[in-house]
Amino acid sequence: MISMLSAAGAFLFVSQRYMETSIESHLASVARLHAQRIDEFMNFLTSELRLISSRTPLRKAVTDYVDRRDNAALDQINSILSDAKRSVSSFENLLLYGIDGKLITSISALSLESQQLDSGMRDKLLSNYQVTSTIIGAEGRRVIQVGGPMMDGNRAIGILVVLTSMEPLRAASSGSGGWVSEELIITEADAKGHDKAITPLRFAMAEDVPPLTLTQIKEQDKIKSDERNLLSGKDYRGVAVLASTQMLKNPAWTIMVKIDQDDAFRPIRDQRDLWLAMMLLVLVLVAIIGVWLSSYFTMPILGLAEVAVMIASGDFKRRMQHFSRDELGMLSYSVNRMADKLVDVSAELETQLRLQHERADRLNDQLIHANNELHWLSRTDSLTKLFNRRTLEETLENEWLRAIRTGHSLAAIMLDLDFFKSINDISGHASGDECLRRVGSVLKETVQRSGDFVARYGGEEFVILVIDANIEHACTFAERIRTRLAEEAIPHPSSDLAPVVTASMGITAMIPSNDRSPQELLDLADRALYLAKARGRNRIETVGPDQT
Ligand SMILES: Nc1nc2c(ncn2[C@@H]2O[C@H](COP(=O)(O)OP(=O)(O)OP(=O)(O)O)[C@@H](O)[C@H]2O)c(=O)[nH]1
Repeated sequence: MISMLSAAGAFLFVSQRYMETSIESHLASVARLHAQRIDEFMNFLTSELRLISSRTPLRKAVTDYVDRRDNAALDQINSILSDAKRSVSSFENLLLYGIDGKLITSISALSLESQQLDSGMRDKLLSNYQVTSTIIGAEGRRVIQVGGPMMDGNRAIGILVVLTSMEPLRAASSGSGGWVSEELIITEADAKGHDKAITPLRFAMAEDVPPLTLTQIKEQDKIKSDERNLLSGKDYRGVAVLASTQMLKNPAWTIMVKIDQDDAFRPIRDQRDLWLAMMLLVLVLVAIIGVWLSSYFTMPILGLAEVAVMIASGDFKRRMQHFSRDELGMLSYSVNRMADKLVDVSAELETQLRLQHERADRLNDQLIHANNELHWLSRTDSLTKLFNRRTLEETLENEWLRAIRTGHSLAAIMLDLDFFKSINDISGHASGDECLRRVGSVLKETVQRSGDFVARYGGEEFVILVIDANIEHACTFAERIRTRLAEEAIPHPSSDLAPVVTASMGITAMIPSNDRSPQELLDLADRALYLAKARGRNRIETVGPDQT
């Protein structure tokens, strides 16, 4: 857009410069044409005068009159000159002067000033044909004066002068270049060398307006072009004008054609105004098209992009609001459909995801449960549901360390059923299992009440850890177990001791220290159990740490 305006502006500038130059050249041509016409007119007058003065009868009559003052010759002169005046319509008067500058004869009535040529003019006219302007009559009318010598051989016999009206020049001064303000001004140097207008000024408002002189114009304005003799400045009205001048040699006149600058450059101004109006129109059209494009294309595309970005970022609620009946409208509709579909798919995925999560949670719970189960199974004995030997060893290790820290005593009861093998042998293995389960229940119940720990150590062998207890406390605890076992009265058909299941128990206790090991506690309990078995079973034996 900017480059288009720049190109148009450059074109306007070049075009305006071209028009300006054309106008100036046209003005110079008009000035040249005027100068040519005036020059031709002057040549015509001069050649007519030459023709008249070269006539033999006139020359003979003038010679006769000059030499003898012959009145008949004077009559003949008047007759010839009258004929000559009639032959050229623009001739106003024909005058014959003697070589001394005194008037010999005149065809028309004269004012007093024309009776005698001044010596300067006389000398000029004797030497060659001269064209000047002069003022005649009481009313001070300006006329063209063409004069030259009459020769008889090499002898000058007189000066023949013709006066012609300025009318042909006035006619020529009307506009011929086509400008309303066009004015032709002819100037001639006066006696002081100043250029004075010799044609009436076309726009002078009053007769006493001083005629504009070319010298004045040259002084106040700068010359624009030497070739076309162009001047610009203000004329006698104070109006800015553009002028072109041409110099004539004979007469020594300056032909100046001037036009008002306002008039001269009107086409340029009109073109510039038209260009500005067109540019304004183009700008308005571009703005309208821009707004139209923006509202019909850019805005919907930006809206589409925004909705697409929102959808891409996971916000499926945004929709296109405006639809046009074109490809963009179809695209907007499709984007909305796509968003609707995405909402459905998203909801479906969310449901499936939620179900998967729930399933995973359930599986996780089952896994945790199974792990707990496994952990429990790994720590317990499947038959009696008591802790197994590995758990006993871990618990003993922890309690041992804790007792080291607290300095409390730790006791262990090792319990073995008496003649258990015979239950298996006589009643069957299942009865043996049932016996073991019931013994386990008794032990668990007893230990749970005290907060101590019980585990199945081997086949029919059990270990009870009595926390913070010495041997006496452990014995009391063992007695309680023996009592509960007796109350349970688990049948034993083949025991040498009783009809019910009995147990032998070995007890030990010690204050744990870093120079002893937990295994020593179990070994001492085992030794006490061995003693109980050896001393008759169904009894409690103790072995202290100092009995090793
Ligand atoms: N039914 C059953 N029997 C078991 C289990 N574990 C070990 N036994 C049996 O327990 C019996 C242990 O017998 P022994 O070590 O000879 O001892 P006992 O018969 O109790 O004799 P004393 O201990 O000397 O009084 C063996 O016959 C084993 O087979 C079990 O889990 N179930």
